[in-house]
Amino acid sequence: MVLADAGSQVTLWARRQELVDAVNTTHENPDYLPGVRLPESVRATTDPAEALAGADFAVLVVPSQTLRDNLAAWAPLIEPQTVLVSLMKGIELGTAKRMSEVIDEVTKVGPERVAVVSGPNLAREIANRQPAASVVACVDEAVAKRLQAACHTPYFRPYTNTDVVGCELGGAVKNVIGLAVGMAAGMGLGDNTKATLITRGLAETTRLGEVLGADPHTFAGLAGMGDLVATCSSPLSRNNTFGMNLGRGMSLAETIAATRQTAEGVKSCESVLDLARRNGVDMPIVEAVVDVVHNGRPTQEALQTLMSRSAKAERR
Ligand SMILES: NC(=O)c1ccc[n+]([C@@H]2O[C@H](COP(=O)([O-])OP(=O)(O)OC[C@H]3O[C@@H](n4cnc5c(N)ncnc54)[C@H](O)[C@@H]3O)[C@@H](O)[C@H]2O)c1
Ligand SMILES: O=P(O)(O)OC[C@H](O)CO
Repeated sequence: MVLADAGSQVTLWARRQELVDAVNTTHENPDYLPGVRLPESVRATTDPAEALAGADFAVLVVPSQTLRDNLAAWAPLIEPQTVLVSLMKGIELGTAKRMSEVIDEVTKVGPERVAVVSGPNLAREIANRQPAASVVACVDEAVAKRLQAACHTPYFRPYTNTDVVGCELGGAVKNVIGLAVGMAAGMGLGDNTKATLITRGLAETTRLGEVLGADPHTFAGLAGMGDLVATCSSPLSRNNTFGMNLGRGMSLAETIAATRQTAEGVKSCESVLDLARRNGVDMPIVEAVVDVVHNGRPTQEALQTLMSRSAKAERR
Protein backbone atom coordinates (compact mmCIF):
# COMPACT_ATOMS: atom_id res chain seq x y z
CA MET A 1 0.00 0.00 0.00
CA VAL A 2 2.82 2.41 0.90
CA LEU A 3 4.68 1.68 -2.34
CA ALA A 4 1.51 2.05 -4.39
CA ASP A 5 0.57 5.30 -2.64
CA ALA A 6 4.09 6.55 -3.49
CA GLY A 7 3.38 5.90 -7.17
CA SER A 8 4.59 2.38 -7.95
CA GLN A 9 2.82 -0.49 -9.64
CA VAL A 10 2.93 -3.27 -7.03
CA THR A 11 2.55 -7.02 -7.51
CA LEU A 12 1.94 -8.91 -4.29
CA TRP A 13 2.86 -12.61 -4.12
CA ALA A 14 0.78 -14.86 -1.88
CA ARG A 15 0.48 -18.60 -1.53
CA ARG A 16 -3.30 -19.02 -1.53
CA GLN A 17 -5.35 -18.44 -4.68
CA GLU A 18 -8.41 -17.32 -2.68
CA LEU A 19 -6.43 -14.52 -1.03
CA VAL A 20 -5.02 -13.45 -4.40
CA ASP A 21 -8.54 -13.39 -5.85
CA ALA A 22 -9.81 -11.32 -2.91
CA VAL A 23 -7.03 -8.74 -3.34
CA ASN A 24 -7.62 -8.54 -7.10
CA THR A 25 -11.40 -8.32 -6.95
CA THR A 26 -12.30 -6.66 -3.64
CA HIS A 27 -8.96 -4.81 -3.12
CA GLU A 28 -8.88 -6.06 0.42
CA ASN A 29 -6.85 -8.67 2.31
CA PRO A 30 -9.67 -10.17 4.39
CA ASP A 31 -7.46 -12.48 6.47
CA TYR A 32 -4.79 -10.04 7.60
CA LEU A 33 -6.14 -6.50 7.18
CA PRO A 34 -9.93 -6.68 7.00
CA GLY A 35 -11.59 -3.33 6.38
CA VAL A 36 -8.53 -1.78 4.72
CA ARG A 37 -9.03 -0.90 1.05
CA LEU A 38 -5.83 -1.40 -0.94
CA PRO A 39 -5.00 0.86 -3.90
CA GLU A 40 -6.10 -0.57 -7.27
CA SER A 41 -2.46 -0.48 -8.43
CA VAL A 42 -1.76 -3.34 -6.00
CA ARG A 43 -2.28 -6.62 -7.89
CA ALA A 44 -1.74 -10.09 -6.44
CA THR A 45 -0.49 -13.36 -7.92
CA THR A 46 0.49 -16.84 -6.73
CA ASP A 47 3.26 -16.92 -9.35
CA PRO A 48 6.60 -15.63 -8.01
CA ALA A 49 7.93 -15.22 -11.58
CA GLU A 50 5.08 -12.82 -12.35
CA ALA A 51 5.68 -10.91 -9.11
CA LEU A 52 9.41 -10.55 -9.78
CA ALA A 53 9.30 -9.76 -13.52
CA GLY A 54 10.78 -6.32 -14.23
CA ALA A 55 10.85 -5.36 -10.54
CA ASP A 56 13.00 -2.45 -9.34
CA PHE A 57 12.49 -3.65 -5.76
CA ALA A 58 11.46 -7.02 -4.34
CA VAL A 59 10.18 -6.50 -0.80
CA LEU A 60 10.66 -9.68 1.20
CA VAL A 61 8.33 -10.22 4.14
CA VAL A 62 7.77 -13.78 5.29
CA PRO A 63 8.42 -15.14 8.80
CA SER A 64 12.20 -14.94 9.24
CA GLN A 65 12.74 -18.67 9.78
CA THR A 66 11.10 -19.40 6.40
CA LEU A 67 13.11 -16.89 4.36
CA ARG A 68 15.99 -19.15 3.33
CA ASP A 69 13.78 -21.87 1.83
CA ASN A 70 11.46 -19.40 0.08
CA LEU A 71 14.32 -17.41 -1.32
CA ALA A 72 16.10 -20.48 -2.68
CA ALA A 73 13.07 -21.01 -4.93
CA TRP A 74 12.86 -17.35 -5.94
CA ALA A 75 16.59 -16.70 -6.50
CA PRO A 76 16.69 -17.86 -10.17
CA LEU A 77 13.80 -15.46 -10.96
CA ILE A 78 15.51 -12.33 -9.61
CA GLU A 79 16.56 -9.92 -12.38
CA PRO A 80 19.90 -8.02 -12.33
CA GLN A 81 18.33 -4.60 -11.61
CA THR A 82 16.20 -5.76 -8.68
CA VAL A 83 17.11 -4.52 -5.21
CA LEU A 84 16.06 -6.94 -2.45
CA VAL A 85 14.40 -5.23 0.51
CA SER A 86 13.89 -6.91 3.88
CA LEU A 87 11.09 -5.88 6.24
CA MET A 88 11.76 -8.89 8.46
CA LYS A 89 12.79 -8.55 12.09
CA GLY A 90 14.36 -11.85 13.02
CA ILE A 91 17.68 -13.69 13.32
CA GLU A 92 18.00 -17.13 11.71
CA LEU A 93 18.05 -20.09 14.09
CA GLY A 94 21.15 -22.26 13.78
CA THR A 95 23.27 -19.74 11.84
CA ALA A 96 22.56 -16.61 13.96
CA LYS A 97 22.47 -14.62 10.69
CA ARG A 98 20.58 -11.38 10.05
CA MET A 99 18.05 -11.44 7.22
CA SER A 100 20.22 -9.33 4.91
CA GLU A 101 23.02 -11.87 5.39
CA VAL A 102 20.66 -14.73 4.49
CA ILE A 103 19.48 -12.79 1.41
CA ASP A 104 23.01 -12.14 0.19
CA GLU A 105 24.11 -15.70 0.94
CA VAL A 106 21.23 -17.31 -0.97
CA THR A 107 21.01 -14.91 -3.93
CA LYS A 108 24.65 -13.71 -4.12
CA VAL A 109 23.43 -10.29 -5.32
CA GLY A 110 26.00 -8.45 -3.15
CA PRO A 111 25.31 -6.12 -0.19
CA GLU A 112 24.79 -3.09 -2.49
CA ARG A 113 21.57 -4.70 -3.73
CA VAL A 114 20.20 -5.57 -0.29
CA ALA A 115 18.27 -2.99 1.76
CA VAL A 116 16.35 -3.03 5.01
CA VAL A 117 13.32 -0.99 6.12
CA SER A 118 12.83 -0.90 9.88
CA GLY A 119 11.21 1.41 12.41
CA PRO A 120 8.09 1.89 14.54
CA ASN A 121 5.77 0.57 11.85
CA LEU A 122 2.92 -1.48 13.30
CA ALA A 123 1.13 -2.76 10.19
CA ARG A 124 -2.42 -1.87 11.20
CA GLU A 125 -1.52 1.78 11.90
CA ILE A 126 0.35 2.09 8.60
CA ALA A 127 -2.64 0.53 6.81
CA ASN A 128 -4.83 3.22 8.40
CA ARG A 129 -2.41 5.78 6.94
CA GLN A 130 -1.49 7.18 10.33
CA PRO A 131 1.70 9.29 10.24
CA ALA A 132 4.87 7.27 10.86
CA ALA A 133 8.57 7.37 10.08
CA SER A 134 11.05 4.63 9.32
CA VAL A 135 14.65 3.93 8.33
CA VAL A 136 15.72 2.72 4.88
CA ALA A 137 19.17 1.21 5.20
CA CYS A 138 21.63 0.04 2.56
CA VAL A 139 25.42 0.08 2.46
CA ASP A 140 25.03 1.92 -0.87
CA GLU A 141 23.50 5.30 0.01
CA ALA A 142 22.32 5.90 -3.56
CA VAL A 143 20.24 2.70 -3.40
CA ALA A 144 18.84 3.76 0.00
CA LYS A 145 17.82 7.11 -1.54
CA ARG A 146 16.05 5.38 -4.46
CA LEU A 147 14.12 3.20 -2.05
CA GLN A 148 13.38 6.22 0.16
CA ALA A 149 11.75 7.92 -2.83
CA ALA A 150 9.82 4.75 -3.67
CA CYS A 151 8.18 4.59 -0.24
CA HIS A 152 7.81 8.26 0.68
CA THR A 153 4.15 9.27 1.07
CA PRO A 154 2.31 12.03 2.96
CA TYR A 155 1.84 9.64 5.90
CA PHE A 156 5.10 7.60 5.68
CA ARG A 157 8.41 9.38 6.16
CA PRO A 158 11.53 7.26 5.50
CA TYR A 159 15.03 8.36 6.54
CA THR A 160 18.16 6.85 4.95
CA ASN A 161 20.98 5.18 6.83
CA THR A 162 23.97 3.08 5.73
CA ASP A 163 24.08 1.10 9.00
CA VAL A 164 22.32 -2.09 7.92
CA VAL A 165 23.67 -4.09 10.87
CA GLY A 166 22.36 -1.61 13.46
CA CYS A 167 18.93 -1.27 11.83
CA GLU A 168 18.43 -5.02 11.61
CA LEU A 169 19.62 -5.70 15.16
CA GLY A 170 17.38 -2.94 16.50
CA GLY A 171 14.36 -4.62 14.88
CA ALA A 172 15.22 -8.18 15.89
CA VAL A 173 16.16 -7.54 19.51
CA LYS A 174 13.24 -5.20 20.22
CA ASN A 175 10.89 -8.14 19.68
CA VAL A 176 12.66 -10.01 22.49
CA ILE A 177 12.56 -6.98 24.78
CA GLY A 178 8.88 -6.57 23.81
CA LEU A 179 8.27 -10.09 25.12
CA ALA A 180 9.98 -9.18 28.42
CA VAL A 181 7.98 -5.96 28.81
CA GLY A 182 4.77 -7.82 27.99
CA MET A 183 5.60 -10.41 30.65
CA ALA A 184 6.13 -7.67 33.23
CA ALA A 185 2.80 -6.06 32.33
CA GLY A 186 1.08 -9.45 32.50
CA MET A 187 2.53 -9.96 35.97
CA GLY A 188 0.85 -6.72 37.02
CA LEU A 189 4.06 -4.70 37.25
CA GLY A 190 4.02 -1.00 36.53
CA ASP A 191 5.77 1.60 34.43
CA ASN A 192 9.04 1.73 36.38
CA THR A 193 9.66 -1.95 35.65
CA LYS A 194 8.67 -1.55 32.00
CA ALA A 195 10.85 1.55 31.53
CA THR A 196 13.76 -0.28 33.17
CA LEU A 197 13.40 -3.24 30.80
CA ILE A 198 13.11 -0.95 27.77
CA THR A 199 16.17 1.10 28.70
CA ARG A 200 18.39 -1.77 29.78
CA GLY A 201 17.11 -3.74 26.79
CA LEU A 202 18.37 -0.98 24.54
CA ALA A 203 21.68 -0.99 26.46
CA GLU A 204 22.22 -4.69 25.75
CA THR A 205 21.14 -4.28 22.11
CA THR A 206 23.68 -1.47 21.69
CA ARG A 207 26.38 -3.59 23.36
CA LEU A 208 25.80 -6.39 20.84
CA GLY A 209 25.58 -3.93 17.96
CA GLU A 210 28.89 -2.27 18.77
CA VAL A 211 30.69 -5.62 18.81
CA LEU A 212 29.14 -6.45 15.41
CA GLY A 213 30.24 -3.14 13.87
CA ALA A 214 26.98 -1.18 14.11
CA ASP A 215 26.92 2.57 14.73
CA PRO A 216 25.73 3.03 18.35
CA HIS A 217 23.77 6.14 17.28
CA THR A 218 21.46 3.93 15.21
CA PHE A 219 20.02 2.49 18.43
CA ALA A 220 18.90 5.96 19.56
CA GLY A 221 17.02 6.36 16.26
CA LEU A 222 13.80 5.08 14.72
CA ALA A 223 15.09 1.56 14.07
CA GLY A 224 16.32 1.32 17.67
CA MET A 225 14.50 3.26 20.36
CA GLY A 226 11.61 4.19 18.05
CA ASP A 227 10.66 0.62 17.23
CA LEU A 228 11.32 -0.55 20.80
CA VAL A 229 8.93 2.06 22.21
CA ALA A 230 6.21 1.17 19.68
CA THR A 231 6.40 -2.54 20.36
CA CYS A 232 6.72 -2.23 24.13
CA SER A 233 3.75 0.13 24.46
CA SER A 234 1.30 -1.16 21.84
CA PRO A 235 -1.51 -3.66 22.31
CA LEU A 236 -1.15 -4.21 18.53
CA SER A 237 2.31 -5.72 19.03
CA ARG A 238 2.24 -9.51 18.76
CA ASN A 239 5.45 -9.84 20.79
CA ASN A 240 4.19 -7.61 23.59
CA THR A 241 0.86 -9.46 23.68
CA PHE A 242 2.58 -12.85 23.61
CA GLY A 243 4.70 -11.85 26.61
CA MET A 244 1.68 -10.47 28.42
CA ASN A 245 -0.15 -13.77 28.09
CA LEU A 246 2.84 -15.64 29.53
CA GLY A 247 3.11 -13.09 32.36
CA ARG A 248 -0.57 -13.64 33.18
CA GLY A 249 0.20 -17.32 33.70
CA MET A 250 -0.84 -18.86 30.38
CA SER A 251 1.31 -21.84 29.35
CA LEU A 252 3.53 -21.61 26.27
CA ALA A 253 1.21 -23.97 24.36
CA GLU A 254 -1.86 -21.89 25.26
CA THR A 255 -0.07 -18.68 24.30
CA ILE A 256 1.01 -20.09 20.94
CA ALA A 257 -2.54 -21.27 20.28
CA ALA A 258 -3.85 -17.77 21.07
CA THR A 259 -1.39 -16.10 18.64
CA ARG A 260 -2.61 -15.91 15.04
CA GLN A 261 0.25 -13.94 13.54
CA THR A 262 4.03 -14.11 13.66
CA ALA A 263 5.64 -13.08 16.96
CA GLU A 264 9.26 -13.14 15.76
CA GLY A 265 10.82 -12.81 19.21
CA VAL A 266 9.57 -16.25 20.24
CA LYS A 267 12.04 -17.96 17.91
CA SER A 268 14.55 -15.15 17.58
CA CYS A 269 15.20 -14.88 21.34
CA GLU A 270 17.21 -18.10 20.96
CA SER A 271 19.11 -16.95 17.88
CA VAL A 272 19.81 -13.51 19.40
CA LEU A 273 21.23 -15.24 22.48
CA ASP A 274 23.26 -17.52 20.22
CA LEU A 275 24.63 -14.46 18.35
CA ALA A 276 25.48 -12.75 21.65
CA ARG A 277 27.27 -15.82 23.00
CA ARG A 278 29.23 -16.31 19.76
CA ASN A 279 30.47 -12.73 20.24
CA GLY A 280 31.03 -12.84 24.01
CA VAL A 281 28.29 -10.26 24.73
CA ASP A 282 26.25 -10.39 27.94
CA MET A 283 22.48 -10.03 27.25
CA PRO A 284 20.75 -10.85 30.54
CA ILE A 285 17.23 -9.77 29.51
CA VAL A 286 17.38 -11.85 26.34
CA GLU A 287 18.66 -14.77 28.42
CA ALA A 288 15.75 -14.38 30.87
CA VAL A 289 13.25 -14.39 27.97
CA VAL A 290 14.78 -17.59 26.54
CA ASP A 291 14.56 -19.17 29.99
CA VAL A 292 10.85 -18.39 30.28
CA VAL A 293 9.83 -19.09 26.69
CA HIS A 294 11.93 -22.16 25.96
CA ASN A 295 13.04 -23.58 29.31
CA GLY A 296 9.72 -23.25 31.14
CA ARG A 297 11.11 -20.98 33.86
CA PRO A 298 8.43 -19.08 35.82
CA THR A 299 8.46 -15.35 34.98
CA GLN A 300 8.82 -14.44 38.69
CA GLU A 301 12.03 -16.49 39.00
CA ALA A 302 13.48 -14.99 35.80
CA LEU A 303 12.78 -11.51 37.14
CA GLN A 304 14.45 -12.33 40.46
CA THR A 305 17.57 -13.50 38.63
CA LEU A 306 17.72 -10.21 36.73
CA MET A 307 17.27 -8.16 39.92
CA SER A 308 19.93 -10.11 41.86
CA ARG A 309 22.74 -9.51 39.36
CA SER A 310 25.79 -7.78 40.82
CA ALA A 311 25.65 -3.98 41.06
CA LYS A 312 27.65 -2.14 38.39
CA ALA A 313 28.20 1.17 36.60
CA GLU A 314 25.49 2.16 34.11
CA ARG A 315 28.04 2.44 31.29
CA ARG A 316 30.80 -0.11 30.98
N1 LIG B 1 3.06 -6.76 11.25
C1 LIG B 1 3.81 -5.72 11.58
O1 LIG B 1 3.37 -4.73 12.19
C2 LIG B 1 5.24 -5.72 11.16
C3 LIG B 1 5.90 -4.50 11.04
C4 LIG B 1 7.22 -4.47 10.64
C5 LIG B 1 7.88 -5.66 10.37
N2 LIG B 1 7.22 -6.84 10.50
C6 LIG B 1 7.97 -8.07 10.23
O2 LIG B 1 7.42 -8.72 9.09
C7 LIG B 1 7.75 -10.11 9.15
C8 LIG B 1 6.52 -10.93 8.84
O3 LIG B 1 5.56 -10.62 9.81
P1 LIG B 1 4.05 -10.32 9.47
O4 LIG B 1 3.58 -9.26 10.37
O5 LIG B 1 3.85 -10.14 8.01
O6 LIG B 1 3.47 -11.71 9.93
P2 LIG B 1 2.04 -12.31 9.67
O7 LIG B 1 1.95 -13.49 10.55
O8 LIG B 1 0.99 -11.24 9.75
O9 LIG B 1 2.10 -12.74 8.15
C9 LIG B 1 3.05 -13.68 7.72
C10 LIG B 1 2.72 -14.07 6.29
O10 LIG B 1 3.67 -15.04 5.89
C11 LIG B 1 2.97 -16.17 5.39
N3 LIG B 1 3.76 -17.36 5.66
C12 LIG B 1 3.80 -18.11 6.79
N4 LIG B 1 4.66 -19.13 6.64
C13 LIG B 1 5.15 -19.01 5.39
C14 LIG B 1 6.06 -19.78 4.63
N5 LIG B 1 6.65 -20.87 5.12
N6 LIG B 1 6.35 -19.37 3.38
C15 LIG B 1 5.76 -18.27 2.85
N7 LIG B 1 4.89 -17.52 3.52
C16 LIG B 1 4.59 -17.88 4.77
C17 LIG B 1 1.63 -16.17 6.09
O11 LIG B 1 0.69 -16.89 5.35
C18 LIG B 1 1.34 -14.67 6.15
O12 LIG B 1 0.80 -14.23 4.93
C19 LIG B 1 8.31 -10.37 10.55
O13 LIG B 1 9.69 -10.50 10.48
C20 LIG B 1 7.90 -9.11 11.32
O14 LIG B 1 8.81 -8.83 12.36
C21 LIG B 1 5.91 -6.90 10.86
O1 LIG C 1 3.75 -6.93 16.24
P1 LIG C 1 5.21 -6.93 16.49
O2 LIG C 1 5.58 -7.15 17.90
O3 LIG C 1 5.94 -7.86 15.55
O4 LIG C 1 5.74 -5.46 16.11
C1 LIG C 1 5.45 -4.97 14.84
C2 LIG C 1 6.53 -4.12 14.22
O5 LIG C 1 7.77 -4.76 14.24
C3 LIG C 1 6.61 -2.75 14.81
O6 LIG C 1 7.41 -1.94 14.00
